This record gives sequence, C-alpha cells and structure tokens, in this order.
Amino acid sequence: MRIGILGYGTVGSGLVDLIDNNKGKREIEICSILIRDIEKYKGKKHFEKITTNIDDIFEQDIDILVELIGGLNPSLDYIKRALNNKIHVVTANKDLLAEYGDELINIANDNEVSIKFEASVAGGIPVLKPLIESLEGNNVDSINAILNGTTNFILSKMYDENLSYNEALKQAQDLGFAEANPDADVLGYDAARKLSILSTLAYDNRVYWKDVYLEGITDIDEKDIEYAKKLNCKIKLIGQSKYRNEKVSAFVRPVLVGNESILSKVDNEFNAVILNGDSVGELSFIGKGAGKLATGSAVYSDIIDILDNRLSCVDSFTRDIIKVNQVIDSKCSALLRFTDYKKDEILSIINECINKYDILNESDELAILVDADSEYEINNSICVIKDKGYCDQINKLLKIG
Ligand SMILES: NC(=O)C1=CN([C@@H]2O[C@H](COP(=O)(O)OP(=O)(O)OC[C@H]3O[C@@H](n4cnc5c(N)ncnc54)[C@H](OP(=O)(O)O)[C@@H]3O)[C@@H](O)[C@H]2O)C=CC1
Ligand SMILES: N[C@@H](CC=O)C(=O)O
Repeated sequence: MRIGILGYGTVGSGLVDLIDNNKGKREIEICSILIRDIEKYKGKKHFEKITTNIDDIFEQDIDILVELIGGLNPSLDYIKRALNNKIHVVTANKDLLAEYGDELINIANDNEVSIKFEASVAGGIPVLKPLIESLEGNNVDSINAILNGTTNFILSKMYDENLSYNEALKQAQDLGFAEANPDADVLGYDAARKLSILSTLAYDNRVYWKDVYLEGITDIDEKDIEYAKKLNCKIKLIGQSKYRNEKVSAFVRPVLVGNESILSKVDNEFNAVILNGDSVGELSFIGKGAGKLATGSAVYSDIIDILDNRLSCVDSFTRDIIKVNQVIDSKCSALLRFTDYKKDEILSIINECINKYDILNESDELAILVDADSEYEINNSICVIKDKGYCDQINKLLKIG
C-alpha cells in the first residue's frame, strides 16, 4: 500500500514512527511527506521524502492520502483532489468533517473510495469504529463525553497542582496537544466539532457543530476551582448530546462533575466517551485524547482497515441537518456567582423562581448552588436580577452527577 502523508508535525511524526515500528508486519510504503518549512525538518528521518510541493504527492501513484495538516484550507482542496482521483483518504481533521462531512462523503461514494477519520474524535480512543460497526443493532440515545485533551489537561493542572491557566496551556502546547490556534481548544470549538461528528453517527442525522450550545473554559478561575473542591466535584469541559422524540439537545460547556462519576476520574489529556445504546446499555471508552503516538495509533488503524479492505459506510453525514435544542429542559443544578450585588433582593428573586438553593459564600462575593426544574428557570431568574439592576456580573456553572 503506497501512501502520501500531508503534515509531519505531532500526529504525522507519530504515524511515521508507528509505520517504521511495524515494518515487516505490514506493507505500507511512505512515498512522500508534505510540509511547509523544509528548514524545520533537516535531520529528521525520511528527510529525502519530504516536499513542499503538493504535486509531488499526487505524482507518486499513491493508494491512500493521509491528511494531517489540520484546518480547512488547503486540506479541503487536497482531500477533494484525492477522492476525485479515486485515492482513499485518512484524516484526523475534525474541522473538515464537522463542516464539510456531507460533501466529502458524497465525493468518496461517487468515486467508490473511502474516507476514514477515527483520529478526528477522542485521539487514540477507537470509538468511531465501534459506533459505526459494532453498535448497528442499537439506537444510541445519549453521549456524555470529555472530548478535548488540551482543556482537560489545563483544568486538571489548575485543580491538582494549582497551576495558572496560562502555565497549564503552555504545557499542553509544548506536549503537542493543542491545536495550531489554541482558541479552538479553549473556546470549545474543537469539542463541539467532535461532539457533532459523534452525534451525527450516533443518531444517523446530521448534527451541525455550530448548532451545539457552546461555552469554553476561559472564564474558569481559582474561585471556581475552590467551589468545586468544596462541593466534592471537579470542573470538566463536557460534551453532551441526547436524542429524544426525534429531537437532539447538545452542549459543550464547563461543568461541575461529582467526584463519584466516571468522568471526574478522567484527567490530563485523557478523553472519555460514554454512550447509551438501547440494546447494549451504557458503554464507556477512555484513553488518550491527544498526543503523537496515541493519535498516530488511530490513523494507523484506518490505514490498516483500507489495506484489509474493511471499508464501512458513513452516510449519516449526508442526512438532513436536525434541529438542536441548546437549553436543558429537565431538572438541573448550577453554581451562580454574583459580584457587586444586592444580596437580599437577589435571594428574594431566587426564592420566587427556583426550587431550592444553598449559599456557599457571601463574604467577597455571593455564591449559591441552585436546584431547578429546568435551565429555563435559572436563566429566567438571572434575567430578572440583571433587568432590575441587582447585579451585572453573574457567572453560571452547571453541576451534574
Ligand atoms: N495533536 C494532537 O494530539 C491531535 C491532532 N489532531 C488533528 O491532527 C491534525 C494535525 O495536527 P498536529 O499534528 O497536532 O499539527 P502540527 O501543527 O503539529 O503539524 C502540522 C503539520 O502540517 C504541516 N502543514 C501545515 N499547514 C500546511 C500547509 N498549508 N501545507 C503543507 N503542510 C502544512 C506542518 O508543516 P510546517 O511545520 O512546515 O508548518 C506540520 O508538519 C489536525 O487536524 C489536528 O486537529 C487530532 C487528534 C489529536
Ligand atoms: N487539540 C486537540 C487535539 C486532539 O484532537 C485536543 O486537545 O483534544
């Protein structure tokens, strides 16, 4: 099997190591590797195969194009060119799948080749293949997940080692976990894209990533961590989606997760995906969600599937986009923090609109934990408090488990 690799960074070099380490077991020939800045790669193995010219890749009569550049451009053009030339594609690029999954699957189908993307969701965890193949006999109705290694790493380091947000982000970047632009990680876009890919496959309807309710971790501060510890919780960037009565609800947001739950035990760059199938029940997948060899492992497995002619069908992306509800319409709890506030007035509104509350702090700021019948109730009381001018700065952090 002759392959061309686009990108020789974290994942590209992880894949090359895996191919070299497995030499003799499998016939995979690296024909050419595309990068931008040749100077950076002097002294690296396979230097003789490195090029900055995309045409060199397509002139090599390759069977598979492996795209590990990231982003939408020029990856989209390169992948389309491969598919239209009847070359299989393997990619780790969730940005592309979330935005153009429908178009790419259609082009692949028209050309009778495969596009595989195991590494695009949850790095090294084999979760798409079980979802596409092994769970065919199920209707999956919920996904609860940690889908971004960088943010999970940052939140773990802030919680366990009292690292500042910036120190932890720098470490995640040095370890190769973060995206080229880490805003995609910390603002939640990356996790939303991954949740949309998982939800599309799980519910066999296209869930568009921009319809997912989205909050990143940039507002999480030391006080949130203190409250989390007080409540026996951790803070995790959770991706959750549910399918009920032909409707989907989906969010990516930082959440207080009870210490007894599986998700609270998933730390650092590890990811977790918990699915519920109507036949099999709950299934949990946990493993490294980012990093060179872990992600390389998922890319390698896609190449082997093509080599062994295991080409599964993923038409879910070509279905109609389904409406996504962004607010939780069932019982829920949240931590509310008020700075510069009128305490009595706020509590009287909370009393009117919300079932139950506990005060956690009323010295330097007001912090209360509320239990409500739905998130609408919580949002409603926040609106009233703001409208009446009792507090401008209100932070809300959902609590689950
Ligand atoms: N890092 C991780 O843990 C994971 C990453 N992914 C995904 O894998 C993909 C690759 O990520 P990662 O390896 O971390 O990225 P890196 O930034 O480490 O590497 C990117 C590589 O692509 C090359 N490249 C970038 N743009 C171009 C271009 N326009 N033309 C030619 N070459 C280009 C870069 O070359 P140069 O150095 O010369 O600029 C570099 O070799 C992304 O889609 C990412 O989201 C998925 C799961 C986990
Ligand atoms: N930046 C991503 C890399 C893997 O998808 C992450 O941190 O999870």
